[in-house]
Amino acid sequence: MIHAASALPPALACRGLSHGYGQRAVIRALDLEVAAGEIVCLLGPSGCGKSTTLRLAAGLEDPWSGTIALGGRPVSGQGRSVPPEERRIGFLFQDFALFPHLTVLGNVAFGLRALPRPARRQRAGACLAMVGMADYAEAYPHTLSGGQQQRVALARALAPEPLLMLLDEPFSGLDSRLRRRIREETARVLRARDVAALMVTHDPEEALAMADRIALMEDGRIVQCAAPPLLYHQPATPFAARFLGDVTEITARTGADGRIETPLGSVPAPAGLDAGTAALVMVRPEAVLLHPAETAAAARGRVTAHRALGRLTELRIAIDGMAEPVLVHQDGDGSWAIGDGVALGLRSKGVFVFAQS
Ligand SMILES: Nc1ncnc2c1ncn2[C@@H]1O[C@H](COP(=O)(O)OP(=O)(O)OP(=O)(O)O)[C@@H](O)[C@H]1O
Repeated sequence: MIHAASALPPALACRGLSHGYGQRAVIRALDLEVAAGEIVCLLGPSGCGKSTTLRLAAGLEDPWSGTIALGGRPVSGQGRSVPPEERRIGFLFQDFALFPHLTVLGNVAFGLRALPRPARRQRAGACLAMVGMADYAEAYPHTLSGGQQQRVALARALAPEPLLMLLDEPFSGLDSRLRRRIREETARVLRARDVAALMVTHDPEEALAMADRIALMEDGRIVQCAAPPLLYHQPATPFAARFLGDVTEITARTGADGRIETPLGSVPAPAGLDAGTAALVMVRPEAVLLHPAETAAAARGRVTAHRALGRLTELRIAIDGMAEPVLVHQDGDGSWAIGDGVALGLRSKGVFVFAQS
């Protein structure tokens, strides 16, 4: 649940953050906000500065410049440097390392030393129940599976009731099926507890599945911050379009009629792309319509590759005038075989046009 903007200050507000290592800047004038109760995924390629942003929010590093506030309380910048243990943040990292010499209950109770013993056990027990691990309270970590250990780590991080959870690639050590289940459970628990979270991932599918908003990072900056469907369907830059999913790329020029002719058909040029301007047209695989070869359509091609993706079939279609085959996703097992002739058209949704840089 995301609280009304006016009700509570943001769980995290970073303003104009810059940071680096040695002389090298890796975070550049970064603005980022996580509302109370919101799950934001920090998504981007390796080395773009995601973990550094998390470390700054955690107080493990002091920024070169800029400010950080947690729940409306300034914690970094302007001479402040509140240490990590006083920030009311919870951590969940890939190498979540439970304490091997403590029981599951002992692990969860560890961060609750300020509470009297009975209250500590009660809160720890309630947190274990929340992640479905109440029956394992007296077990030791080495007897648990990876997924169970991850659940205990989540309970341990949530027990002290943090204002903000910081998660750094927390599921990357799990196999794909388990990973999906634990990810859904984690999102459910965070939402049920109304805990805000900032989660680092380089996996677009993970961010699309978990986030209320995705902050897409490139080279130390947030290039777009939006709800998952918006980021996928209205990327602000070619980088964002490529990072969120497959695209076929076509370069062409805007015509005098304000349209761009491509081998797949004509698309309207957006404002600012005047006649003669070089354009980059990017087409998502699901934006291509396939028809029987004899249909009157904008383009004709031939199927060169065919791959079952479970719910979808991925096809590559060679078209005259295009260097690379067009990537197409069809629902179901597809009615096309390699070598088939097809007619093609474009939907408007899933086609993005940018000025060619
Ligand atoms: N302690 C450090 N000392 C020097 N350089 C560092 C240090 N930590 C990170 N870097 C560099 O800063 C840049 C950003 O690193 P960061 O770990 O924040 O990126 P990331 O987006 O989380 O990448 P990844 O997904 O690979 O972890 C990288 O080029 C990295 O090599």
